Amino acid sequence: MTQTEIDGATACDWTVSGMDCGSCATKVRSAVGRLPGVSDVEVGIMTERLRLTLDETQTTRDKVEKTVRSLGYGIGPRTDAAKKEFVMPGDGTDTHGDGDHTGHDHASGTDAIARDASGHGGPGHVHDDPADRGKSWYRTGKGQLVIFTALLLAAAWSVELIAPQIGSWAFVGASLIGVAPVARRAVAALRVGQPFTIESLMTIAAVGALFIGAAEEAALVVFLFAVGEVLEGVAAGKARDGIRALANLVPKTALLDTDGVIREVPAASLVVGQIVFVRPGDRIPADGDITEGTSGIDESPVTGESVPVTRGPGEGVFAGSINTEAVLRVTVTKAAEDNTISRIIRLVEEAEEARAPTERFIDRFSRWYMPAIVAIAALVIVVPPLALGQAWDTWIYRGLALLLIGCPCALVISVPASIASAMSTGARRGLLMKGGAVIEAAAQVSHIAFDKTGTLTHGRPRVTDLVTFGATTQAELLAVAAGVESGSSHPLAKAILNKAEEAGVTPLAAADAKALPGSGVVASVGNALAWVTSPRYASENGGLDAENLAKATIFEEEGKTAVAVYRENQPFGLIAMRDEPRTDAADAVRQLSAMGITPVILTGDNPRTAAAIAGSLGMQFQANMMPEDKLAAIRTMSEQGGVMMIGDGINDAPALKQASVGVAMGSGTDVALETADAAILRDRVTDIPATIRLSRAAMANIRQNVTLALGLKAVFLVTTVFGLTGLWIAIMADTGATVLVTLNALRLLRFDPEHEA
Ligand SMILES: Nc1ncnc2c1ncn2[C@@H]1O[C@H](COP(=O)(O)OP(=O)(O)OP(=O)(O)O)[C@@H](O)[C@H]1O
Ligand SMILES: [Zn+2]
Repeated sequence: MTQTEIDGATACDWTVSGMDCGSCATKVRSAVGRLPGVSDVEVGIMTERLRLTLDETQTTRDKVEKTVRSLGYGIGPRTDAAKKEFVMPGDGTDTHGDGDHTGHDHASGTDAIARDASGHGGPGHVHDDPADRGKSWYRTGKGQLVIFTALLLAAAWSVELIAPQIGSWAFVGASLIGVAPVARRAVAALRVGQPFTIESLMTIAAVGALFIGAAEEAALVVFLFAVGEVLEGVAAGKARDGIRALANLVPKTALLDTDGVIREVPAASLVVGQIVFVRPGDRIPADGDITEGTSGIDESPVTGESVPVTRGPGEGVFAGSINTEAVLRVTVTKAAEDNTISRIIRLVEEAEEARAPTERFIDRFSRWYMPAIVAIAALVIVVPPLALGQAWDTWIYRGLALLLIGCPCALVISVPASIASAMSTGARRGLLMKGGAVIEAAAQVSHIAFDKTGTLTHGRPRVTDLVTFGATTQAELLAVAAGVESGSSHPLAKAILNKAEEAGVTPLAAADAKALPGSGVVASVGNALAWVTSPRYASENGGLDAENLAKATIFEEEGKTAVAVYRENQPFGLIAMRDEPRTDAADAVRQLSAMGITPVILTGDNPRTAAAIAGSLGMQFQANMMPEDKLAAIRTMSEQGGVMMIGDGINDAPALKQASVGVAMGSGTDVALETADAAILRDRVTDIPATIRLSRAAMANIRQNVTLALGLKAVFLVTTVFGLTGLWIAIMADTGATVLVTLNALRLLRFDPEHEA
């Protein structure tokens, strides 16, 4: 496992296999959590992950692993997702249809997750372990239990045929042998303080059935339980494929070019500065810059945008993208674990721990559900015979059947399975959400606040007009303005610097540049201060007279942004710039309105420019907003419901934090990923409605699952008490619900968030 020291305690990280239902995670969490010196336990069912902080003076890592194994799960050290090699071949990972990228992007079948070979596979070990992945079901631990119990059952039936007088004893034998591995797990769970597990209920029910002479049914229940476990494992495995598919997008090997000598090396071993050779059709093995060659790059694994973009020397490429046309040489700029795609995978993986409120509620609910069912079962067994003088056998039988529906598995798996599916569907399209909590909040948003520059517009304004005052020439105006702006990263600054370059004007040397947030920049140029600011600020500070302010106003009414350039008592002129709205912005706004969401522009720009742009997009706006005004506006909107804030993630971090969901958008991928709750990696405004559609679909899916799980339990609770259904139906209902719920969650993998409902 990977480890990091934190104040004497160690952060540990394992891969745990065989956790296919929600109560499995609970079992592991509380068993491990009871060990002394263990804290911050996080268990991910979808990611098969166990993380905790360990004080090794109190409990050894070995002890933790033993505890998990005693419960019947496999445990092994965890490796970074990007380096992880899955045994399962890359099924369904090819988002591009042609499926034959000549290259080396297939998962190697040999090195499975490294795990210590000791201590596995004891007789009580029925769950699969990491090595079971990708094996046919009948070769897994669970599969063998199915075969074993089936053989026992068949043997018992044969005995009954041949020698009917000892037939029932054969079933007793079959039940006892079949239930033994399950009982062993029940005892292990009991030892770590968990009396109520599906295994213990199962054991009591099977043994109890023997006592009331229902031996044949007991054997059948043991067999069906084993079948259910296999089915649950298959369903959970399918749900995990979504995440695994992402990891498979990173090639395992790279062609390293050392002074013209090309040799194949593991992609994980690449270091910054090395040059890799990428053939057409190959996936790019690392984030890097092209040093040689120009080719169409399909970046869909990272951004979801599958139309190839042409990239040439000096331009950056992402690991996992496909080189579609020509041979490239790429200089590695990031180590494997820092690659954008690795960070996306990590984000998707860790998201399971940011649990949705609904999920936390279900966890609390399921904690009392099982004991409550046990109590009801006890009452059902005891009360009718004692109070009403009914037959003990009948009511014991019904009570035992009740025990079998006491497992909250289906309920507890429902949320993580839906969330994991939704997250991987999103990730494939460049829609990243950091977990269930974000998905749940996004589904409930009523207002969306858009930053204007860089989100609704391209964020690349161009200078359209230069107005000079008095004796100033255009070149002078540009030289001063460009000088002042040379230290600024504001989009307007870039526009002015670009214009100066185009016009062949050298910016004047400037010093001590200072941003006036929401207003402009000031710097000393020559021996005096010079300003580039909004016309309003300029006119308030003596840099713009009324007549020229009116000129600026005209530009603004045309949807342009004007800035005034001046020195103390010396106005130079006006520069007007235009930032085009993104082509899909109007469509996105329409889609959002149709979904019942109110989109609003919050901008630091002036009301006239804002009105021109808002008007063309058909939305509301609030202008002249200082950064703190944006925060206040979001707070006000929050009073009417959830607010999503869309920004570029660079200069609006506080507003993104204030909103219930902060979404960073656009090519600022690097920053965007870390600063916000969600990120949109393509420059598409329509991905905002898509994100909300996906979130709503995920929450609807969760609601269906919870209803289904609880509904089935309720129905069988009643039919069992009234004696309409018996033991084996009860066990089928339990696993059936888990399988149905997981399969329903899988539908989200095929959900198309871009499609309007
Ligand atoms: N570097 C700068 N150069 C010139 N003017 C600036 C600069 N920075 C800010 N301003 C002026 O202040 C106004 C508000 O700037 P601010 O950065 O708050 O908003 P914005 O980023 O332009 O717009 P939005 O809030 O929609 O992203 C701008 O419209 C401009 O008039
Ligand atoms: Zn389970």
